Amino acid sequence: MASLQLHSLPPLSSPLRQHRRLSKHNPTRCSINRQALFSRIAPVYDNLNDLLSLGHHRVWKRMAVSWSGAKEGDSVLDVCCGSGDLAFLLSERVGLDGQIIGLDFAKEQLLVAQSRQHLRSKACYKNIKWIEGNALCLPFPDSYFDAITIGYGLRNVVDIPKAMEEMCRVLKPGSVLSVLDFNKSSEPLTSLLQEWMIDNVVVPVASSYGLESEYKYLKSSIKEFRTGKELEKVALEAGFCSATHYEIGGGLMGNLVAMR
Ligand SMILES: C/C(=C\Cc1cc(O)c2ccccc2c1O)CCC[C@H](C)CCC[C@H](C)CCCC(C)C
Ligand SMILES: C[S@@+](CC[C@H](N)C(=O)[O-])C[C@H]1O[C@@H](n2cnc3c(N)ncnc32)[C@H](O)[C@@H]1O
Repeated sequence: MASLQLHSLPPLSSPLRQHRRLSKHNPTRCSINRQALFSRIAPVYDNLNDLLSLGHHRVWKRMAVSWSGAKEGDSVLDVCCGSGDLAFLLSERVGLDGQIIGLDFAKEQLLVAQSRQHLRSKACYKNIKWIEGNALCLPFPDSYFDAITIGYGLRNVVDIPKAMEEMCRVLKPGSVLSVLDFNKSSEPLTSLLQEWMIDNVVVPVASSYGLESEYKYLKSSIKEFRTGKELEKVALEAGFCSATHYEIGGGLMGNLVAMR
């Protein structure tokens, strides 16, 4: 049965706390801004991903799901699920005996995910539940999931090590976390190409939808992100026993595979 459970988001959703914490460089304020940004882009997010990546994002998402090792009957968590692309792919892998949970803090993204679920006819999609929650405080017990994916999400959380620790905590020992995201390349040419594409293709296209600043954020978020080697280190420090980062999409994207 499809469900959108409205988990309370402790510090983010209280206006009083929001007001008290509105100082410069405040992670809570930053997180609220990002939550609002992803809610604003929700209506066009899927179409723009298809358009801007010329459909390639679907291939990268399939690779991320494959790397997660998810199999028939598994319980899998898709953190920062957005409109649900990875959750739908995972759902096909685990089948009706499995269970997928898609978690995100932007309600509008989850509503898009839920309506896509209703429009799709495959029986397996009934195994997906959507939960409104925070990647920094996952509402699940320790050692609960057989696999976890996070696609284009880790770069957007305000505390990457904390999110890694949380995902490690709720993953069963021996299970895998698969992290798909833009690659913060150490190759100057790749970074230049990435920046050129964002400045000259992504932002102008997004501007025509009235979303210029939302997509300008993409460039700074990649700059402030971690390189593949740094991500491997964060994963090991968070408690994973192995971590390998693979460059994909000509080095524009990356996928970290970490085993608990
Ligand atoms: C998958 C894409 C975007 C996801 C995305 C992630 C975010 O963190 C956001 C934050 C704020 C707003 C929006 C987003 C967001 O949409 C689309 C990526 C497009 C890229 C610019 C890549 C372009 C790739 C080429 C067209 C194909 C390259 C082929 C390759 C050489 C094999
Ligand atoms: C770029 S979208 C990726 C969506 C989807 N995974 C995909 O690959 O298309 C990033 C998502 O991360 C979510 N997000 C960012 N920080 C979060 C947090 N702390 N907790 C939960 N979701 C978060 C946003 O709401 C947004 O839906």
